[in-house]
Amino acid sequence: CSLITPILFSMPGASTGQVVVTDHLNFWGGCRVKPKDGINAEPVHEPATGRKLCDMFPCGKEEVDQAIQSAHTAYLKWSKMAGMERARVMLEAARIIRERRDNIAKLEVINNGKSITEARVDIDVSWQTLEYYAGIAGTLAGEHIQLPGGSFAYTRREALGVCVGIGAWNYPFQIACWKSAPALACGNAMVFKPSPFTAVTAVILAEIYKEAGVPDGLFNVVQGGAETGTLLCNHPGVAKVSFTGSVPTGKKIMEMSAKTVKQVTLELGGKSPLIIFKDCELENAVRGALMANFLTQGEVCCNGTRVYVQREIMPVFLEEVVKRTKAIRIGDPLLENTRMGALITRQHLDKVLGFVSQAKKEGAMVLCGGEAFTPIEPKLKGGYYMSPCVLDNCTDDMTCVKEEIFGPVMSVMPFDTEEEVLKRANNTTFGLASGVFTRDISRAHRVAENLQAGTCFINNYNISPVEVPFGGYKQSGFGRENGQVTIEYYSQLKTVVVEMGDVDDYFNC
Ligand SMILES: NC(=O)c1ccc[n+]([C@@H]2O[C@H](COP(=O)([O-])OP(=O)(O)OC[C@H]3O[C@@H](n4cnc5c(N)ncnc54)[C@H](O)[C@@H]3O)[C@@H](O)[C@H]2O)c1
Ligand SMILES: C[N+](C)(C)CCCC=O
Repeated sequence: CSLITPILFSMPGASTGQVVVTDHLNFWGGCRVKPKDGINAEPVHEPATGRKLCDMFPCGKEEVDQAIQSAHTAYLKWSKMAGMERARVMLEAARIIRERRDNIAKLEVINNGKSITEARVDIDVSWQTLEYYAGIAGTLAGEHIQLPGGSFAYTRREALGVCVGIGAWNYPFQIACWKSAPALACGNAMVFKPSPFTAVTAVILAEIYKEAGVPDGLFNVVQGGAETGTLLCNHPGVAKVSFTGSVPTGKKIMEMSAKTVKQVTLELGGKSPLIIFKDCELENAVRGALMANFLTQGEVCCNGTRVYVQREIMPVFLEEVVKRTKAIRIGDPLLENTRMGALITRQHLDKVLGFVSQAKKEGAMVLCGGEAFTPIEPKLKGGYYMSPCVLDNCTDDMTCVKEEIFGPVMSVMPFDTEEEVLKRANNTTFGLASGVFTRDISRAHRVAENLQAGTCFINNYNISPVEVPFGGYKQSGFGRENGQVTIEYYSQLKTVVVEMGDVDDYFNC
């Protein structure tokens, strides 16, 4: 099998509307694998143009079995290597990703629709994730516990086995790295299933791991949607499932995994509050509100889409936020000055626009955007663009304030007191993230303590370096990605008890 995909070599000059992917997108046993039947093709589109980018062939039972078998074989080798040996291979993979960063970012843009400037950051975060967990791999250790009479016990931190990663479409390559890096650092193997909408870049990560020197089968990619995901979650050869996606799918993953008591990490959706107090530094708060709502066309799980603004500063906040939202450059995501690209699919665009219509019906006022957008350039006319939207006059009971929209729609609401806004902010079944802007340091930490969410950003939003744990409270999930703590979610502790004396003659005294 060929190591480096031809796509990577043909990419440098590529522009929107040009790339066609014909390579096989499955990968196991150290090779790209041709789909078994070549039937049931599902088209994958380029969001920027609406043009078909490639066909995705969902894997069936036989293919999933092969991928898991191949992962198991690799796990037996990889888990016996020293942490430092694993670290060297992972550092080499990080180096290759860094070297090919621009081409991987381009392909991510072509498959996902986000702007190239954002995609480059995603790829940087990806290699940093590998570097970070490579650094931890050599430090994995147990403890020694002294017992009476010279006896002792020790603990060993061991791998789980074959882990499954199931990804969403908003950060395709980065999600594959957030899952595989800690898994591999701990000695596990992984079978990864990307979203069927973004089938293209995970296999590049598989090739890079191979090139860096992992055993064949250590990181595998199976394509498909719900059916393939179900086969993975029900498979008896899988020890753990790490899932990123919606709450309803997360519940199904948990149910399926329960049948064989698989460990589960769930990174699910959100409807996060962003609280802006009147003593904030307004310029930063406005920038923060844009960061909290419009990255990746608003398709970000931890977005702060419920923006609570203290009543006294509401007029000036709205004026600034609307001015800057209107100035966001929408269009060809591969152009350097574009700041908002295309949404993932036509169907998703219609769903997001439907939320805006519903908001209007329920009494919200559209201050800007919320409409389908057609760029002037002819090749972009079939793309899935919309203008970023700010909604005023929102109330806590409106659909746009209660449900995750997963698009560029910010709902703004006034509040009067800290106590009131905390109660309203926490009145949700989600708990992924939250944010607060204030100059009052005591208030900032008090609010952070009282917000029911896995992350609270103080005086910024959507900053998530790999060193910092990321994950949800309540129905936004459990388990964590990133940070040292994630090692706990990809390993298990074995206790070894050692007797240095004689065994008690307890039954024959
Ligand atoms: N917390 C996080 O880190 C995080 C990050 C990104 C996205 N998300 C959430 O993901 C959602 C958007 O992503 P999506 O539309 O891809 O979500 P989704 O739940 O529809 O799909 C996610 C993945 O699950 C697979 N899948 C679907 N049904 C399945 C089943 N029955 N069994 C196994 N796998 C199945 C899909 O093919 C896809 O790969 C949003 O709710 C967003 O908030 C969360
Ligand atoms: C990198 N962000 C912006 C924090 C997003 C993390 C993944 C959520 O969708």
